[in-house]
Amino acid sequence: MQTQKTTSSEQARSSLRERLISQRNALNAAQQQDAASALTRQALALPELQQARRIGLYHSVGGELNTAPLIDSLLEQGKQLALPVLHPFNPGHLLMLDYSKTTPMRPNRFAIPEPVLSCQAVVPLAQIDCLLIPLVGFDPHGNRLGMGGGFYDRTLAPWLDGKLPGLTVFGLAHDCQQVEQLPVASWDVPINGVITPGRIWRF
Ligand SMILES: Nc1nc2c(c(=O)[nH]1)N(C=O)[C@@H](CNc1ccc(C(=O)N[C@@H](CCC(=O)O)C(=O)O)cc1)CN2
Ligand SMILES: Nc1ncnc2c1ncn2[C@@H]1O[C@H](COP(=O)(O)OP(=O)(O)OP(=O)(O)O)[C@@H](O)[C@H]1O
Repeated sequence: MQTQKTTSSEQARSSLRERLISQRNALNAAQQQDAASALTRQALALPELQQARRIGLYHSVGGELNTAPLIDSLLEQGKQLALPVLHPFNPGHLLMLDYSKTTPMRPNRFAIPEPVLSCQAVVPLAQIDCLLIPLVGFDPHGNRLGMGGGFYDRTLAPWLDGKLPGLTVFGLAHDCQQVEQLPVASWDVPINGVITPGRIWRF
């Protein structure tokens, strides 16, 4: 019974993931550019980001909302940034690394550019004030659907356990990535909000 329930929920998540990825891949270059500008405006107006000293972000790929203009603006404001790398020893987890315009980058196994690993550059999550994360889908209850690797769920498990009280987590997404209700899994980490080009959602 349990297995059947899990399987149907996994199938629902996987077909929803496919639909939402095609939807964002269908946005044309002009729509993507407008979305990135609007998202940057929304994000820069967010008090949590204005007050943050250190911000965790990610390098976007494919149809994801382009984070490059936001990264540039935050660096210009003098914010300290950190980007994720796939954890070298802890499979399925992410490590955050200090990032500046001169940080050497290389593609990981998903072809996503990440900072070249260096121990001195590791930034513990406890030192990050606001973490902005990618998502494929979200609902108005704060549930998030990712690419299916469970990377952010695993990395943020200590946050869910209350071990990182100073951290605020927002997703970044196109407006078309919002759905009424996501099928929720036990390990899913609900986030504080989502920034889209059109609005800021708080949960
Ligand atoms: N920009 C970005 N960085 C990120 C994530 C993300 O979603 N976006 N991740 C979030 O956790 C992690 C990487 N997670 C990933 C998990 C699975 C696949 C994957 O299966 N890719 C398929 C293509 C999927 C498709 O486009 O249909 C592949 O490589 O074949 C990619 C990334 C860490 N960094
Ligand atoms: N805290 C955790 N501990 C162990 N396994 C986990 C944890 N969180 C997620 N997983 C595993 O990761 C797999 C993928 O999870 P899920 O489909 O929720 O990923 P996602 O949220 O879409 O991806 P991501 O967080 O990488 O964007 C699941 O099979 C699940 O068992």
